[in-house]
Amino acid sequence: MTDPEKKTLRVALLGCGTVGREVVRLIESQSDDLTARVGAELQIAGIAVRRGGRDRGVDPALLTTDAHGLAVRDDIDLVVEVVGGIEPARSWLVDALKAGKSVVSANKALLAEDGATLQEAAAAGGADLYYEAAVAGAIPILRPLRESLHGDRITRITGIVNGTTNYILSSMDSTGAGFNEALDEATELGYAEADPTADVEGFDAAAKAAILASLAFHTRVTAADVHREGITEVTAADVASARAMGCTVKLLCIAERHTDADGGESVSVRVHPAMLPRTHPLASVGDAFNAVFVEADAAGQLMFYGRGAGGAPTASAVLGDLVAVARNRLAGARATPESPYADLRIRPMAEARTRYHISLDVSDKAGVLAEVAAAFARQDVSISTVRQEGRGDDATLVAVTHTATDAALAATVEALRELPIVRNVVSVMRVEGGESK
Ligand SMILES: NC(=O)c1ccc[n+]([C@@H]2O[C@H](COP(=O)([O-])OP(=O)(O)OC[C@H]3O[C@@H](n4cnc5c(N)ncnc54)[C@H](O)[C@@H]3O)[C@@H](O)[C@H]2O)c1
Ligand SMILES: N[C@@H](CCO)C(=O)O
Ligand code: NA
Repeated sequence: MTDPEKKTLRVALLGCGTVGREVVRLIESQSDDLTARVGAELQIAGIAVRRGGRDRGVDPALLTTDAHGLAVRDDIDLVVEVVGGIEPARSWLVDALKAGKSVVSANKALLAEDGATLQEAAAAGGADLYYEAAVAGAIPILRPLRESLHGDRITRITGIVNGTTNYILSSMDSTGAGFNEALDEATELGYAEADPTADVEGFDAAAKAAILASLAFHTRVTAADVHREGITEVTAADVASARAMGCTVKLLCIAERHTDADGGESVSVRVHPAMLPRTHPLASVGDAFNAVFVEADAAGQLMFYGRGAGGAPTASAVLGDLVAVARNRLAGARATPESPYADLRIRPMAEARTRYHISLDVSDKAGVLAEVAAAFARQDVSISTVRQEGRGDDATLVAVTHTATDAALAATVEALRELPIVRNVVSVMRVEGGESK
């Protein structure tokens, strides 16, 4: 147990990359203010790195390649993990928490895959586990969900939670660039990772969606429960088509609470590109910015906006958590643990209700429209608007549906592909934010 008279709290920093370096800089440059705010000095007692020998601008005497040994060391009070990945980070943090050290982590992959194991270890050790940096970087969103909105009933969260993909889609929208061109641009500007797979395939956003849904709905959602589609198939034609109907394309994470036919409740969580009306508050979130739109029964609509990526913004969230766990430690207190008491069923994507935008290359002949409309009707999918672009061999038919189950919409698209008068299904994209479900 921490000595209540102790006026120094010793911090183990695991990882000294983009975020870790900024954590060190902020702790050192704001040392006096942090001491005043916490009521004790926050002292970095050790920094775990993968390989020694490189100049990281930190005191070399603090460096160690034994992250586990540092995390469980007797003199350590608080552990900050900014390495990432599932293992070995999970083992380090479980052992640190069980040993009573409070943990601050930015590791969304780990929290989304196996947050339950970390929570159990925190309970066993009587320690805190905070991870504001894991979702939407600098934007305070987890603490508002965990604390400020705890008296309300959240019904839906819609977010742009990946900076890299938002940069790519914003660039495709404003310059008409193709996906690969925009990705090259994002890489050049240092937004995309050397391997951007987790970003462009939606894994990063899906992990964040699972964390948001778990906190918002007091239930357990893991990354595997999230329906995920990335943005690699989004074409310049999709973006132009969205523009023509007053929309923009965004990679959205959508977590919703539903009432089932038997009166029970369930949640659906999905990440996919979608067309969003330009009048929607999330449509104006450009560049590499993030935003999270929360809808709650009593509060109504709330929007959280800011920088979701980058060393300094992410370190800001880490420091906020560090101050919180340090204060708890001094007070001999522990934050109220998360409780997944609601234990809600996860709705499969097939049951989700969405709208589709479908663009078809068709033969421009009498009766085409009737055949296409019949294919929608057979699946009980109602068309909201339909327009034809071009004539003769170049005719494109663009249909936007009303809300229907994803299964019915997918079956409609399959049926359209089979129609001899449909030469090609050019683009299929969900449309969000316009019509109540
Ligand atoms: N960079 C961002 O914008 C951002 C935003 C939010 C959350 N995060 C999360 O923060 C964490 C760190 O991200 P980053 O961008 O700083 O990554 P990074 O790759 O720049 O840094 C990670 C560091 O961990 C080190 N490391 C790897 N294995 C190690 C080991 N066994 N022992 C000690 N050190 C080891 C690496 O050498 C590297 O320096 C990740 O979980 C990431 O998802 C990053
Ligand atoms: N690669 C992530 C970093 C922040 O989690 C992004 O682009 O949003
Ligand atoms: Na955050």
